[in-house]
Amino acid sequence: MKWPSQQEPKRNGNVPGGTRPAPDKRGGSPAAMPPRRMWLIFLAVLLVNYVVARYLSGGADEPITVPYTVFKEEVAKGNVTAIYSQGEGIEGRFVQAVTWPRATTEAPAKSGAQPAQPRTSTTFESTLPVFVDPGFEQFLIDHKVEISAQPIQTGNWLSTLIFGFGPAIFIIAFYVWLYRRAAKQGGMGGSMFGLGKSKARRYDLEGGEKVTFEDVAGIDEAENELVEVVDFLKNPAKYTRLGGSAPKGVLLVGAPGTGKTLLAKAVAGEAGVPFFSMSAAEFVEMIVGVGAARVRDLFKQAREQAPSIIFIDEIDSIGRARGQVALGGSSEQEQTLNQILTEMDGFSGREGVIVLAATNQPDVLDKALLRPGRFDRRVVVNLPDKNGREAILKVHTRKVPLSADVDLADLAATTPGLSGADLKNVVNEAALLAARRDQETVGQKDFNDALEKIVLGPERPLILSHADRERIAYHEGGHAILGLLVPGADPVHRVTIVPRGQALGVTYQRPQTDRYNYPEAYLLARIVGMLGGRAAEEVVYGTRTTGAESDIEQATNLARNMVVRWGMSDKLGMVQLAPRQNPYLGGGQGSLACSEETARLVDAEVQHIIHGCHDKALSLLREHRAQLDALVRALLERETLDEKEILAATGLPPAPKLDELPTVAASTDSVPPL
Ligand SMILES: Nc1ncnc2c1ncn2[C@@H]1O[C@H](COP(=O)(O)OP(=O)(O)OP(=O)(O)O)[C@@H](O)[C@H]1O
Ligand SMILES: [Zn+2]
Repeated sequence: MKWPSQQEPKRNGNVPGGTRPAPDKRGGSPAAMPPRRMWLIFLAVLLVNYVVARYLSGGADEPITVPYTVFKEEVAKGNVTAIYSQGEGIEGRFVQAVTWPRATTEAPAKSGAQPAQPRTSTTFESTLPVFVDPGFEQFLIDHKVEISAQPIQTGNWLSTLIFGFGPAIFIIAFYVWLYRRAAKQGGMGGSMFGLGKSKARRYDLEGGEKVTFEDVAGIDEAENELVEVVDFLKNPAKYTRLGGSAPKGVLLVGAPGTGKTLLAKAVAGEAGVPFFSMSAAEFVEMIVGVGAARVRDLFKQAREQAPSIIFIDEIDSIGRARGQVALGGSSEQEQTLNQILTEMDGFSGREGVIVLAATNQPDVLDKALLRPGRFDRRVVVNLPDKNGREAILKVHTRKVPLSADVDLADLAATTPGLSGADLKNVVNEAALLAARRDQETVGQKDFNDALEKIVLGPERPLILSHADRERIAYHEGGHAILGLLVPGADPVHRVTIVPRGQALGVTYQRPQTDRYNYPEAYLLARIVGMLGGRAAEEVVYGTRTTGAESDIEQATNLARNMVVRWGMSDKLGMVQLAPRQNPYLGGGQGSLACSEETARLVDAEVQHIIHGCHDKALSLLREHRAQLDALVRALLERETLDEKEILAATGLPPAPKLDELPTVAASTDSVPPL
């Protein structure tokens, strides 16, 4: 049971990253032979091969083995044309086929041996006796037996061919056929022969809509940086005229879903050049060397069609600093990376091939990638601010019929932290909801519900007892009242006790403006609000439940960050005690070393902050018990209240803003965002 209250709609793992590049369409042509039929053909050919070989060899050509005496008899009859002898062995050819052993009972003289099956052949083998047979040579000459210098060919050339080379020829033919078949299908995806192919996608050939800068909104700085790249591709002469060379590589850095791929596509669309796109992870397969081959192929294709753009998504997956990768994949990954470096060095810079790459972990990239002449330009794609979000919503609602009540600016204000891909998803979800509700247009309520669904998950039809609902209402009421009372708190936007996803109730607060620098007083106000749910339960019931788990987690994180990252503890001062977080993904990398004593002090300071905020929450709620009760009554009646309804139910004014309070000293140094 969790009540993750005070949720600001923020990115979470559930938000799908928007559209992904379409799968390679060339892979499965309908003409492809079903694999079962292929194997049947394979078996049939093998069978034919076997039968033919059997037939040819079953004939008279397999030599028979005859005793020396029989051999001499046949010579005497003039039935031997030629012999070849090496050591004690003789082989030779009869004029007329001989059957041995003879059908008449003349079985092998030396008894005891199994009587062999009589066979007929024009060729034979025999063994010379160890004693010297004087006159043997003369005897052969007299009977016109040719003494051959070369082995007598047993069997004919065709059977030799089939026996000796047949299987090999057959296997080669089969592979050639497979290869041709794969080649005909073009994609080679999955075929063992396609391994070294790049599998790059060509958006411009896939009939997908052409993307232009019109489709990109809210990330103007990044867009402006890329305008020059487009111009270069259109008029290379303008830049190379004075001996300068073009940018070779541009690295797009930003959080997931901020539109890096979209920007790259827009550059290609605007310049009207071929666009080869590939995710770095696709380069690397199990087999070492494949990645490098794919890189080579990709660059070759791009060069052949220059001017063109190569886009490598998630380059961090191969561009990780060499020697830093987990055991196993490293050498393949290194080779692939080296190949990319080699290819980029190979450009003269006048070929008109520009490599765009995207990552959200620029800090792990191999320094060699960032050297001049490679990805020497870095374009940061930030999460959109409020105006940016509004612009992105406008782009994605271009084809959506909106009701008159829709306020995209308001929606943009409620969605800090959402990326372009998230916003696209909200619009899509709202359109689906409206369609399900049989509306002709999409209304503001559809947008709000879509947002809630995306951030928290679908509504959960839980049957709750009255007592449970009341407790949840007090918990949420506690968060909401404190949001109204604590100076500097974000305005309370919406409160609901409708269970959703993991949450049994939610209080939404939203900042008035996007914040990039957070004053200490604001952070404390947030912690007080987070602890308000549990505090209300304590004030009203005097008991505790598990429902505050997520509140506690968030409050602890925030308090800890105040101490270890932002130097807001007087005892510890401005000492960095935690590593910087990845600004695009969040989360630190390992921990800084500090003494055990300091670690203990950190814990004490975190507890000090939490205890102080908890006490404040308790005292404010005791003081405003009447307003809390009024809010809970309204919540139990209507389940969801918006900002106006909350103010009406409690009779409280919105919380004063921080900068309206002369007592709060908010540091406003301009420092990078949190
Ligand atoms: N700034 C934006 N303007 C308009 N649409 C956007 C914007 N950012 C994202 N989108 C929408 O979201 C979709 C997904 O974004 P995109 O794939 O470009 O993000 P990304 O930054 O490449 O993400 P990732 O890092 O996950 O690969 C885009 O196709 C587009 O429809
Ligand atoms: Zn809560």
